[in-house]
Amino acid sequence: MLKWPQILAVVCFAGAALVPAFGSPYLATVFFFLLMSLVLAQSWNWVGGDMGYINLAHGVHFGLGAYALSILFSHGVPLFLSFVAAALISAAVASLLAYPLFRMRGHYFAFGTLAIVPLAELLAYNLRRLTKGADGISLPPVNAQLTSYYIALSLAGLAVLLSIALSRSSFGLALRCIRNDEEVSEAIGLRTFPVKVKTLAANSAFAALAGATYAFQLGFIDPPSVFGLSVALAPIVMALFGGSGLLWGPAVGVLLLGSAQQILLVQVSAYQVALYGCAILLIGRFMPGGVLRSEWLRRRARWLHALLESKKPALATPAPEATEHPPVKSHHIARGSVLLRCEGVTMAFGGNTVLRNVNFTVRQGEILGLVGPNGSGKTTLFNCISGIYRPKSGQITFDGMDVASLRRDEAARLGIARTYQIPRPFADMTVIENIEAAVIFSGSDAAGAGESALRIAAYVGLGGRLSVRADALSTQERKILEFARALACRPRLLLVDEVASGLTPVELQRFILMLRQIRDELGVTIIWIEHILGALSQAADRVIVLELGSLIADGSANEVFSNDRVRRSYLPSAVVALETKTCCK
Ligand SMILES: Nc1ncnc2c1ncn2[C@@H]1O[C@H](COP(=O)(O)OP(=O)(O)OP(=O)(O)O)[C@@H](O)[C@H]1O
Repeated sequence: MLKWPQILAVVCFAGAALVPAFGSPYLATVFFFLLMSLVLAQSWNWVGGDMGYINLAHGVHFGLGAYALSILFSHGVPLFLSFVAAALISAAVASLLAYPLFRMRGHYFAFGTLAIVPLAELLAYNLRRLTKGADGISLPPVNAQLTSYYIALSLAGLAVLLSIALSRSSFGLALRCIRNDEEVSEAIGLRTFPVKVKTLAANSAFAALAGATYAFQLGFIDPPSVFGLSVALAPIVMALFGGSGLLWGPAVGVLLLGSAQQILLVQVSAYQVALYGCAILLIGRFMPGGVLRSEWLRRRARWLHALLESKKPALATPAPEATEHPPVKSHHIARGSVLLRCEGVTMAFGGNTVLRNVNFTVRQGEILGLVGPNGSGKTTLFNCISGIYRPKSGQITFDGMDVASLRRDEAARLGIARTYQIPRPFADMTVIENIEAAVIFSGSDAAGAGESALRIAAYVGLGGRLSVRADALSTQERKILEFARALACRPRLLLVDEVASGLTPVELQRFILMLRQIRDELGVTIIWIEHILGALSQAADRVIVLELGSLIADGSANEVFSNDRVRRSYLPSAVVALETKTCCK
């Protein structure tokens, strides 16, 4: 069923469609400007808002589209083909630029894209044979007002519809995972690079179509009119002003800022640039997430909450009953054969050698405890096994395959799943979305992802917290959510990094039971880093100990914890006594 923002959008578009027939030419010009801004802001939001990559080169594709159409159309290419070519050229350029650009993250990406803006303008001035330099290009005289208006209207409608579709699709979910944590997205099996390239190409194609429409309507373009800094920044400021990453944020920004800009443009055109500056300052100071996320406004206007939708509507399905058995399909596993082999693994950060010639094997269906003093290299070893770090030397083979030859997402899809010592759930996504993302991107059950995610949430005890955002969970709940997410990847090797600290004794027993069930019923091999040795002893078949990056013990819990070297380096006798008591209760 349509919600009021969607109904309002339909009414606005219907009203806009009537403007050329019933409104004044001035009103039609204002609406044309607003529609173009909406196309630019809405498409920018896919990369800048949904995916979290601040792309300052959006205006470059506007200019590229304007030039492509102008050159082609003035050389006699039919209008429709000129538009299609403009979009395709821009998407191709964006895909090529994606290779160097997506090697950068955060501010570096933003500055990398900003560098392209003056470069594009410079090229437009200097490729005179193609662009006619500073003289600009005049298009063949045609009456373009009405046609360009309806092209702009259609593009704006399409951009909004695509945004709605994106917010409900698994592709949109992928964008939000990338925005939250790209490394974790890959660790749950998402191949991020193609997603980023496709999104950048789509957003650039829309910017190019907007530029082409603008050129067609104006009939003349020159470098400053399509590559100027204000052209590049205006739609970005509008999206940020309304609320980037929100479905309706760009539209609200365009309405508020675009209208203000039109009024100021009539009064004094120089105020226009000042308006963007003030808007950026205001957003930064009072509403870092944009108007729609402003606490002050949300408290006073509850009806605004519907505009905050950035994802699937809240879950309507009730949580299923907690199940006794792990609700994940088991693998056909030959128990006892070697699943993981670490041979001479050495890892160094600069001059700091963190792992030194580590050798051990893990058999299918084994629960291996990994212990050692703080800083002994346990998490680093997990990072090497899950493909996050490449060891300096040595080899890690998983089921006979060299882990170093796999991308992170490939390692995840092969069955290596993990949790993080400091939990890294996708913070602005709900519990169920976090688990569902893992089910979908690991390919464990893409068809019934929602159902699987619900059952896994119930199994780990998060059935009552399905619609809660991960950043509103307690630390323990986040750890359990990470565990659920790892389980949702249908792992063959599960790397568990200190999940138990902070659990109550009852929760701890339940957790140990879950680990055993996952091993016994699904045949999953588990490596568990844990400082609560009593708990570890109950679950682990075997324990290995790291000290300053070297493996110093390997054997049953009893053998290892009574080993003199282990006791001296890791286990002060008081702790041993305490832990042994807990373990044997
Ligand atoms: N990315 C990195 N860059 C530089 N040094 C690092 C990096 N990651 C880990 N280290 C260093 O490697 C060493 C081992 O860290 P690691 O986190 O693997 O230890 P750990 O045994 O897991 O410790 P803890 O029990 O406290 O979690 C530490 O000295 C740490 O500072």
